[in-house]
Amino acid sequence: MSGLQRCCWWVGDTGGESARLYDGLVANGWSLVPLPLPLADCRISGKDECRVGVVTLADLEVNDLRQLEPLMLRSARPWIVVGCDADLEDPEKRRIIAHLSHGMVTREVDILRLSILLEHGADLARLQQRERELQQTSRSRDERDDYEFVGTTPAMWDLFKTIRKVAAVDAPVFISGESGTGKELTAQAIHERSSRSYLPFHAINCGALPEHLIQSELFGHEKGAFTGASQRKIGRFEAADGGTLFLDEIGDLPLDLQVNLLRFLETRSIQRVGGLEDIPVDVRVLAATHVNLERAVEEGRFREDLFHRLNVLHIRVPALREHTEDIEILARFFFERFANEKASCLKGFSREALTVMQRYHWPGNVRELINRVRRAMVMCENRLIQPEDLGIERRGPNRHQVTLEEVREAAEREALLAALGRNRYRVNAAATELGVSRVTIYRLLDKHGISRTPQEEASFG
Ligand SMILES: Nc1ncnc2c1ncn2[C@@H]1O[C@H](COP(=O)(O)OP(=O)(O)OP(=O)(O)O)[C@@H](O)[C@H]1O
Repeated sequence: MSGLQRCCWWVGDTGGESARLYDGLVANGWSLVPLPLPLADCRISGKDECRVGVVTLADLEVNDLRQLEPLMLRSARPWIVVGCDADLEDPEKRRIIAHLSHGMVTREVDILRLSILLEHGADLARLQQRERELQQTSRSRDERDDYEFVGTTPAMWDLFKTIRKVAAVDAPVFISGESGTGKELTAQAIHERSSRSYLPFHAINCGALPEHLIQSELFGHEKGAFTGASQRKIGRFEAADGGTLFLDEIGDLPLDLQVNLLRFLETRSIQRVGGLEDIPVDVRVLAATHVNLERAVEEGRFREDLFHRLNVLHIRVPALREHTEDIEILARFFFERFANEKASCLKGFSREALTVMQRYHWPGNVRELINRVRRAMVMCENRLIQPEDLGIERRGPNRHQVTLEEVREAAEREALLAALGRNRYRVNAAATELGVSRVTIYRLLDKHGISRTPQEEASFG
């Protein structure tokens, strides 16, 4: 085993009753890295050289014991616990031993045996690391396969380009776009391209959880914090330490939790529900919404200061009807993906089916396309999928009707271009003329794919 693999964190005393183990491991060729107590101030991450850790429970104060669980999770490495039978009587310690450790030994353990256990843990960590690297290599072979993103139009290439840019920095990103356009996929792609890629990516839908649960889900809780809190729970922030947290439907976050999120973005630390301790957490926040967050700010439902904190970098994911040339390639991609669910005689899409898909408005965007293709593959009784299999009305080329929404969109674009033209592209003046805020003008520029001035482009915000 190489020197690097014989590097091990040490949590506990290095002298006193622990000296025999500490000195014994050093004598066996282990390079021990003692982590300073109190553990609350200790910063480690999965990037560190140590592949394994040892903790002597008897040397820890209650406060350190509390910090042990997040530390072990954050390290993403196997830990050997030095304890005794009495530790198993304590629910806190029992949980650490049973759920988080690679094994427990007593202080009297034979050094050779402990060394073998550590080697075993280090081997496991090496295999896990290799697995993560292999996954990453295979993902980066083809840029499009990177995040299973499909798209060959300028709109999608712009999106891929922006993803690469924002992945290279560590600021929060705000992702907007209609439902089903690929906002979560975008967030995953940013994470996978970032330096945090081998640490966790956690996604949480702020609108899907009842108000009373979301705080504890995000920030965790202490034992006894409320009725039913029989154990301490680590929240998503702590679980994602070192990695990325994707907050979907951020507009649904209750106002009091918006304060907590703002506090995290300002201090980089959280407090568990029922806890008083500030716990430092290193997480990159990506947030998304399909609703108009500026309007929510105007109506007092979303804090303006939080909006600006989250909106440091902004990505708008285009609606499917804005890149209709991708519809066929997406449809074929999902046809192949669900190929094992189709009848063997089914060969693909009829020309008519492709035409109606091209003309359809796709209110549910790519998610709707996936569902319609999948349904059609089951329903189709011919060799080729027909419009009725997709559940889309068949229309002749001359009977394509323009929806009210399309008329509105076209009028909005025209008014925007006209106001910008009249005001020589000065955003403030155009905003005053149209009676909207500057932020709204920027949003509309994004929405309609209208270029900004070169300086504004560079700040991508
Ligand atoms: N360009 C794309 N290529 C391949 N798959 C895509 C693409 N865009 C979206 N998808 C797929 O469409 C589905 C919906 O995407 P996703 O969940 O990211 O959308 P969303 O915008 O986050 O939706 P919501 O607003 O409802 O949360 C997912 O299965 C995703 O993998």
